[in-house]
Amino acid sequence: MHKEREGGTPFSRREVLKMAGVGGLGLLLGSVGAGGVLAGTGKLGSRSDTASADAARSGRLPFYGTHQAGIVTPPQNFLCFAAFDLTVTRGEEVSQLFKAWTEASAKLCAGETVGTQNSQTGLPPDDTGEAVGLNPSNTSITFGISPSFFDERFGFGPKRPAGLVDLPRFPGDNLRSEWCGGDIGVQVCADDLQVAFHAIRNLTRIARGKAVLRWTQEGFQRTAAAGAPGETPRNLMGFKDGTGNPDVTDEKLMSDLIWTQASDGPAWMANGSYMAVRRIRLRLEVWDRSTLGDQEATFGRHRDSGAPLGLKNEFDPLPLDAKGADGKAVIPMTAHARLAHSETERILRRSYSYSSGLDRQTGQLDAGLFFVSYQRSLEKQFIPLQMRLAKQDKLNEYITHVGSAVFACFPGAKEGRYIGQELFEG
Ligand SMILES: C=CC1=C(C)c2cc3[nH]c(cc4nc(cc5[nH]c(cc1n2)c(C)c5CCC(=O)O)C(CCC(=O)O)=C4C)c(C)c3C=C
Ligand SMILES: [Fe+2]
Repeated sequence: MHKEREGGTPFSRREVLKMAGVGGLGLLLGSVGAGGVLAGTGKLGSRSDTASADAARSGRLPFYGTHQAGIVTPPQNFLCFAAFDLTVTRGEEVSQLFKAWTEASAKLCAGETVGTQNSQTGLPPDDTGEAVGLNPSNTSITFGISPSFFDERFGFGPKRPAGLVDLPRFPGDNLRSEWCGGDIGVQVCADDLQVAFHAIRNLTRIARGKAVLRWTQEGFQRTAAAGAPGETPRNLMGFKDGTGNPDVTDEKLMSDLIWTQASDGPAWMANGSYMAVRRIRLRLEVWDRSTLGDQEATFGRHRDSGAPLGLKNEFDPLPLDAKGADGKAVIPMTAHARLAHSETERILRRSYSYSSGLDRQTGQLDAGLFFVSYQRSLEKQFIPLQMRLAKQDKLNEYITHVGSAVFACFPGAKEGRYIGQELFEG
């Protein structure tokens, strides 16, 4: 069997299937195993085509770059988030973990299987196999480390960024320890849930003996298959969510609002970003009994169009000074959009809906918003913004914050280097 094209380009998964004379994934796995077909190609484990046209079609995002993917990347359909606790005692073991994770993540984002040991029948395969035959699905993997990462265990304390602060307690917080904290946060997003799950599962396996899962959360938004491509997705309250986000194609704006700058310090965080995550439970049963008028007053926007109250178009600026015939503000003073709107505290939201079955105690849905935001500064952006919302927002009648974590997300890694190298070796 030919192993590679001249020039070293590996054969595509489709070509390999043709050469193997099998037509389906079941056959491929059942008769020879993916590793068996690909063994000896020198590119063992290519899950899908590598030619650039195919890469574009199959949705492959580069893992390496100045910034980590998954921040200004257009949101994919699914999220698998995992918070890990480290179980090692030496800093060197932590850097080894990030080396291994970087190597695996580059493969996962390229749609390849992880590891090298996938074809020996006498050994457990390195890759768990459920993404064999699936394309990269625009997978992005974003790594961050939390304040606890810098405690006394590894000696990283002096390298802790001043900007990586613990969040204060916000009024109304009802945080549960099972959805809070963790030394390391890993955000995997992809246009396929099985592909995203596969990435988290394999990163977890690679971490064995070094880190354990503390909590996980899956999230979703409508898929391209459901239609409305390009439109702002709706949250589970039925409202378009994301309209007021800053323009991620505006590099100057992103440098001002999202990317940590060298001048912010420390040097290893330049081109990174701070991530805030909040698991926010929605009281959907109560919401569903409220009138459309009340719902729209809660957000300060129309439900169907997403336009500010009194206006027609989704992207019309919020008329914060407009008064109705009764002399009252058209956008109520307690409306979420009014209170969240700010020139100086702008953040980039990248949230997903979640549904985690039934709350057995209440018989109500455990569903809500897994809120994720990126910002250059937690202290200047997320914290004052959330403090204002927690105190005044009409939306608080319908939501409870039950989980919380913050992470300093590393800058991206150049090919040949690994995520966090500037911190570990700097
Ligand atoms: C601390 C920040 C924020 C939290 C927490 C938050 C929770 C939350 N938001 C919605 C739904 C909507 N939010 C909308 C706008 C909006 N929200 C925030 C911040 C937080 N939201 C900001 C910065 C903005 C943009 C304000 C602006 O400048 O216009 C909207 C309106 C549409 C939009 O702009 O996206 C909706 C809808 C829920 C359901 C929720 C918690 C469960
Ligand atoms: Fe919001």
